[in-house]
Amino acid sequence: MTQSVGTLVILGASGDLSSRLLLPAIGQLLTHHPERRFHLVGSGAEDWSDAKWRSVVKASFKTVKAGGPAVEQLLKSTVYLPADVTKPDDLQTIFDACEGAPALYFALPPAITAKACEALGKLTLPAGLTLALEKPFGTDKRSAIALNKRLATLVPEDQIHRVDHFLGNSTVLNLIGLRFANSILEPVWNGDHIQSVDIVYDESLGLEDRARYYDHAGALMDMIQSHLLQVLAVFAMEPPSALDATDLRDAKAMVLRATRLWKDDPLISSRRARYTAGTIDGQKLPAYTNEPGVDPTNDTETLAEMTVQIDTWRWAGVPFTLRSGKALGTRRREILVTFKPARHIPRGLRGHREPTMLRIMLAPDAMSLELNINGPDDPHEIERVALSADFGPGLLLAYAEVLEGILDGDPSLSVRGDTAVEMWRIVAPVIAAWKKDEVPLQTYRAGSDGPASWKKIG
Ligand SMILES: NC(=O)C1=CN([C@@H]2O[C@H](COP(=O)(O)OP(=O)(O)OC[C@H]3O[C@@H](n4cnc5c(N)ncnc54)[C@H](OP(=O)(O)O)[C@@H]3O)[C@@H](O)[C@H]2O)C=CC1
Ligand SMILES: O=C1O[C@H](COP(=O)(O)O)[C@@H](O)[C@H](O)[C@H]1O
Repeated sequence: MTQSVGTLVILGASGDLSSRLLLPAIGQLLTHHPERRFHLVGSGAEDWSDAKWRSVVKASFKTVKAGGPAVEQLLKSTVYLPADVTKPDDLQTIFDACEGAPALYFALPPAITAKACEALGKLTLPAGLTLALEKPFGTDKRSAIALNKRLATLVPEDQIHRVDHFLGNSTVLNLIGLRFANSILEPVWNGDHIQSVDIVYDESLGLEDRARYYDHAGALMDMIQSHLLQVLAVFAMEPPSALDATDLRDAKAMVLRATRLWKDDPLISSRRARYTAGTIDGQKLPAYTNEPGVDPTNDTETLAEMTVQIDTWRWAGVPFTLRSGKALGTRRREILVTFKPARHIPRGLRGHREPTMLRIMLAPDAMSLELNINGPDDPHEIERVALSADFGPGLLLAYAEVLEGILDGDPSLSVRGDTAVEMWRIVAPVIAAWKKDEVPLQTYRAGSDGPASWKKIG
């Protein structure tokens, strides 16, 4: 550990991300690494006192049973500064309160983050400043390019962390280990052997009071444009030589540059839907359009699906389908690899003929390889078995892993500027077609598995 940050500042400290994910991650990190010391400053539009802020931090720490000397010290010293982060003077007040090199964590809606970066351009910035920006990075390709340009005038690229907490999940390392620490997988990890890949992140959670952000994002921008494309990049990348920021991010960038919409046709390669009222785990959920803060005329989708192709020797012809949605009956988070069917099954064998399937489950990570084998009774009858393994929960929460990278100045797990732009390029034709209503916005009952007419994945 070579911590380069002296003060971590959360901008948007009164928001959901801060209390539900960032603060627990800080608590967990300090509990596991009591030798770490840094100051924490919370800042938000709300006019909170230090006491109120400390009670929020304490409550968040409690959710992960955080404790120990580093936690106690941080709880005693942390302060809250009310600020409008779009105003340079307010940002200067925040810098004045920092000790050592500061890291600004933008837990803000993307439009406010962009304005705050403009405001930073009007200040003389402190030495060693780190900037950590939440997804979505910008709101489209053009704004992502503009934001990259602005950031480049503020600090060097390796002091910019474009956060994607799916890269903080041990998932990335688990995927890399599975692929490259076994000699049997890599030879079949290509279009000669793989028929299709599906990356599915179906959640049972509904809107959870996040209309302010989500009603302008929807499932495509919230999950597919960022998290699932990053998972795709790690799944499909060429073998990196080392796990450092350059090799890892170069390999991911190459995949994303080669990725485009399947047959360049949003009408056949994308689908969208929105939930109506229903019941999940015995709890009634209102229709999305009746959730507080939702504007039904925004036509926000809560379930999105997009199929892409990767134009490389390894992956040409293999459809990759990315799907994510909210308020679904079955919580399903997995990469499903469907292998090509066996070329010839000897006559005389009966029963299962489904292709071999590898399921890589995400957070908590696990895997299951579904194979056809001869049944225990009649050896002519082929049966289906699954060989399963757990990767374990991982030592740290995804956000704690993300924060470690930020505090130690290691951008390996953060999204590089060029790939942030590529991800917008990939989804742009879908967004354009949806805006023009060329792809119908369908409905599904909350608690169901999506519109009945959609073909089931796997
Ligand atoms: N929540 C989540 O589960 C996740 C969120 N994210 C990302 O995190 C970001 C924030 O999301 P979330 O926390 O849910 O959103 P919230 O709406 O809950 O919080 C946004 C925060 O920004 C503050 N804010 C808004 N405008 C200003 C301003 N001009 N000056 C200072 N503070 C301001 C708000 O203060 P106030 O309340 O006073 O207006 C609030 O604290 C988004 O980019 C989202 O994509 C990423 C992963 C998960
Ligand atoms: O970034 C986001 O991710 C969560 C899903 O991630 P998880 O780690 O909490 O499972 C999603 O619910 C949220 O809408 C999105 O903004």
